[in-house]
Amino acid sequence: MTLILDPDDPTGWREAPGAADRERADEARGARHAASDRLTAGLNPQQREAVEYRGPALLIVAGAGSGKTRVLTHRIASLIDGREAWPSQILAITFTNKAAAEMRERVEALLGEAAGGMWISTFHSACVRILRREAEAIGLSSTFTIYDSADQRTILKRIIKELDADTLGFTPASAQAKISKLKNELSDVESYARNVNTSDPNDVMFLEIFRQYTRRLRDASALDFDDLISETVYLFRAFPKVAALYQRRFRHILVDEYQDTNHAQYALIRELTRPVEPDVVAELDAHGVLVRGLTDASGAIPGASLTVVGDSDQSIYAFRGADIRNIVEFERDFPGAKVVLLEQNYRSTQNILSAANAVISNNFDRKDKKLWTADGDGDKITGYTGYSAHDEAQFVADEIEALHRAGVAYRDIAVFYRTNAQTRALEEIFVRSALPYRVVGGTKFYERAEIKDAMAYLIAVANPLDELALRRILNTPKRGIGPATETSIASFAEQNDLSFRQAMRAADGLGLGPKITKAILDLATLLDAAAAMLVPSQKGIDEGTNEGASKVSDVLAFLIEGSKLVETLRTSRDPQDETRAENVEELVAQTKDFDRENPGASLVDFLTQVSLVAAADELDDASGTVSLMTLHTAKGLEYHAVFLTGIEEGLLPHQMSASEPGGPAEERRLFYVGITRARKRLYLSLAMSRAQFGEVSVAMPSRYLQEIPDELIDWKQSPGMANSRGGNQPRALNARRGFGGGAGGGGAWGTRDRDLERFSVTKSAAPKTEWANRVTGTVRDNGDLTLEAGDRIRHTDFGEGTVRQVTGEGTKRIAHVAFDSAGQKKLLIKIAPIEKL
Ligand SMILES: Nc1ncnc2c1ncn2[C@@H]1O[C@H](COP(=O)(O)OP(=O)(O)OP(=O)(O)O)[C@@H](O)[C@H]1O
Ligand SMILES: [Mg+2]
Repeated sequence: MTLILDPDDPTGWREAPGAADRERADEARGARHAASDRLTAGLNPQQREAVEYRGPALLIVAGAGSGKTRVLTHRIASLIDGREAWPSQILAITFTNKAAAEMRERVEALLGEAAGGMWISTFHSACVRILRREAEAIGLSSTFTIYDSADQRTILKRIIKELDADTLGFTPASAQAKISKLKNELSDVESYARNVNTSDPNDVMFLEIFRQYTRRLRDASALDFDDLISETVYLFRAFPKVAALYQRRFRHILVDEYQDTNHAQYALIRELTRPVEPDVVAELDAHGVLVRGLTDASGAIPGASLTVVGDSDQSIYAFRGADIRNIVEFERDFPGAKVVLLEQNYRSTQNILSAANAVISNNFDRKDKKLWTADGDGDKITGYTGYSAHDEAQFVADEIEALHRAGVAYRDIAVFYRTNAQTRALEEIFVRSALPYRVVGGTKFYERAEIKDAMAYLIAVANPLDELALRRILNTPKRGIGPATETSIASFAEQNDLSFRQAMRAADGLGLGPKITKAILDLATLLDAAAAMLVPSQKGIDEGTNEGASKVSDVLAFLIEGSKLVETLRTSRDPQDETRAENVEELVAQTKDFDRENPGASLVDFLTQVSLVAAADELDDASGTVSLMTLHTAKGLEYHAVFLTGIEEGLLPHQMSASEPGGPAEERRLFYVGITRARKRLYLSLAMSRAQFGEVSVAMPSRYLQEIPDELIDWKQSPGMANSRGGNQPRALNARRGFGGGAGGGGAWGTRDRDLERFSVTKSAAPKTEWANRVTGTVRDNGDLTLEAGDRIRHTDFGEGTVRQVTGEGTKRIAHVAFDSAGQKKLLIKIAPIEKL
């Protein structure tokens, strides 16, 4: 019997299964037969093989919906159930925190017990945990801040301005992308500097930007998202003993969505799966880290077993450095790796799979594999071409209502799009139709300015070195501290080798006016007082816990009170400030939830959690809402019914990638990912015209639509189009007409002009629709229009009808209307284009 140190378990030592355990487990195998049967019951032979295989490396490659994630889950459960590993010896990497939570739940359901100590997380979360523990080794404070994309751009904007780099064409976004790319390739400032082309002024300037950026993050004790991975790799490479602790601990590493790992993530996996050499084992042993029972005959601890699952057809993150070669070269990097192929699809109907197969087979450079199911053809795919984005959205809303009436829960329906901008039309129509929906990862709560302000107060308290956070709150709410004062604080800090925060405390010596000086000192005092609230009691310090420290919600409330953040918003004359105040209060409510759900957790824990909330984490399956999300966010998920919207040239493939090498192939994989999310019903829609960047332009059907065999799609037509044409042309024809022989083909252009004409007719024929509102900038507000059951109303689009019922209150009142010819609709009274008759 061996004891190992479990870093998750503050009480220290846990038993690790040794040879004796395994023997005992073998003896007990008969008794446990029932259990292991349960773990493999319902799996097909290949899936079972993947669950039961034991060896150093296992690669499972398979198409969408073939049970890859399911196999991972069963494999973890089987390792634990067979006493081959403690939960704490398992590290499973998933793509989102939400997927991680789901996997944990499933493993626990399979085992029938909680599997504490198991690490199931994203690459980023796992790295944050490691870095917070080991920060000091690489000269970071363990309370380091995690900068998001917006923070990065703020810093880069300052640097670019200071260096006049915009004259060379640098923008915060371009510099950010380049830095990110380098970091994903594990290239840092020094390695870039070694290879820089000194005769190219652009390269030299970029080097300077990169250098400054790196220095500022260092000074602020901050890491960006890419750093989380690369710094962990550096940590492991520079400190083999630190690495050895994790190599020793994690005996089984499993990675889902392996096709989307980038080079840095791949390097991390390599580091974690290295064996611990006998001399390091001996040193660990000498330091009291128990290693007995883990070593082999040579005295080394063998590398962890690695299982990766992936589908190269679903690789959609090349722009973030994901490297399909990671899959292709797996066998080379892990010689003797077992490869299991899964073929049968358990998610979708054959019609959906046939469409997916047809589309993806147009990509070269892939192993041909065809998805198939034993479940039958199912319904045909529904296609729809709207005359505008709003018309398309109306189609989506109507179909969702029809599905709902047929018994499909809202939460089992999803609408996907390529770009976030596409949500506008969808949301407008959904709100108007009173359809419950949720935008996953759109303008996120935590990206709102007022939330970032409140968060900056917390960050400044947790990490006093964070200059970005301090500068953000320096004059928020307004305290009369202008940019000139901000600059004097910054240069005072620079000259005297102080942090910005220290310079604030020394504001007396800056020669500023008494009022401004007091304002700065008051803020510094407020932050210091809040920091004092975070110190645990002596008992907590002794025991290494957070006992005695104030709760996050109390610290936030204290800061809000002291800074008058909410009070200022409440008394402002800007009507939107009221909403902002409510948002900040929502944040307070969230910290309360956090405190309740995570007793003993610290402020840094809260900040970490917020930083790591990936888009897909906002999904809430329990809620009865339709999910709206980008195609990228949809990965790994499945829904009864899926709407793929905006299947147009310029959107899919996106214009940015259409001309890039490999771009159209990657966009095709994105389309494939979208199609394969659907279980039973798939809808493909597009619009003939779309407003983008404030301009309405004619849209062309996506080239990928053409790749789906005609007989799989049932094209419906757009009522708006039919009216304006005075005819009932099948939608398929209209859509198909857009396909010229190739890009810019004469036929295609001819079609465009005619469609544009028709489109103008439609537009002027329906001046009262939301379209006209958009164009003229009027926003409808029915204010306090009173309606009750029995009232007759007229709607601009649906004609006349009778109110059946009014539900909800205030601005959320909804009229349930039976229209004379348009059927039943639910309308949000405040904004619906209706009048009472
Ligand atoms: N042997 C099986 N019997 C019944 N259902 C199964 C089986 N294997 C997988 N499934 C179901 O099929 C669906 C797809 O499985 P899963 O999500 O694991 O596929 P995947 O290969 O990970 O897909 P993706 O590539 O989209 O991530 C799930 O609902 C899963 O529960
Ligand atoms: Mg999966």
